[in-house]
Amino acid sequence: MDPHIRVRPEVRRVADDIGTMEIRGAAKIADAAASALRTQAVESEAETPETFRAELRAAARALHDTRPTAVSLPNALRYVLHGMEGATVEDLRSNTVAAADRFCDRLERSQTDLGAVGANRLKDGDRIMTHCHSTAVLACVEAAVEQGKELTAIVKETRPRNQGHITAERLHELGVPVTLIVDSAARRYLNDVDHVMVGADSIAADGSVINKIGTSGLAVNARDRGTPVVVAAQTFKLHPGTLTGQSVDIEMRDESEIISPEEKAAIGDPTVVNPAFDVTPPRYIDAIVTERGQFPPESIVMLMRELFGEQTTEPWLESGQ
Ligand SMILES: O=P(O)(O)OC[C@H]1O[C@H](OP(=O)(O)O)[C@H](O)[C@@H]1O
Repeated sequence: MDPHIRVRPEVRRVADDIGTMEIRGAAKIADAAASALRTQAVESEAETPETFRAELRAAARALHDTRPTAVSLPNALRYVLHGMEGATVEDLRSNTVAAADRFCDRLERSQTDLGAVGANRLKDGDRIMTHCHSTAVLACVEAAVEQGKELTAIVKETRPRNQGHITAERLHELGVPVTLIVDSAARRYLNDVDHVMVGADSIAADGSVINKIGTSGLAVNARDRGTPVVVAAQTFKLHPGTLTGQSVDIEMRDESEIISPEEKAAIGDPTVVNPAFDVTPPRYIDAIVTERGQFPPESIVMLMRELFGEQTTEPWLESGQ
């Protein structure tokens, strides 16, 4: 790589934190990535527009290559890099900073707007079941609580990283009584809940939802029990590549999240696999709640065409870089 192209240490730190899941959750990852590009733009010592652009693309690539499934990450990078316009370094810098600020601002507003839509589905006295930790789901609950609705929640612990514990803590802070269950107890309690509410890491053009491993089994069981499944996700979870036939990569994480080397050796050294996400087909989903309103999953492709048009290029892969 050209020695003049310097990715700032803060960008590397954010990339590491996303890779190790210190920063996690699709919306938080998008926010952190856009903010890291902002830092790169502010701190860049590039002397030419070409070097500035190359640095921003290198920073975007470092951030992009951390986790493969949540499309919020490439969508955030794409948004900021499309704003990187100008003929001088100073113009490029200020336009990139403005684009990053716009993105983060939209992210925050979209979460609030989505929460207001999702809250309309929730009635006073309802009980929800959640899987993993989704800020979008919590935005719906928070808006409903602010409207004076009393809710209760059954929270799946969400092995292997137990992110359900974060959800339990946040719901407790919102004053929502929580019952924590192991993942395999979900079916037993589905008759007792009014809605299953989950987030999304990516949504494909056919309305499939890619979310934390275990979501698809939960949705199939919920359909069997007649419990509606609601996916809360801002539109930057829509995966533009799926419009042109790409599939979504499912991240495989380290086996150490499941078992220690000693435990593994003690049980005969089995092969261990640790997929972080699964795909829930649209027929198991009742509604996708976004900041633009609520959609049946099969109609999400119309929204995608409106938002993305035909463009699906990755700006950090532009020729010459
Ligand atoms: O954007 P919000 O709704 O916060 O989160 C969406 C999804 O991101 C998380 O992925 P991970 O924990 O980063 O693997 C979970 O799968 C969660 O449902």
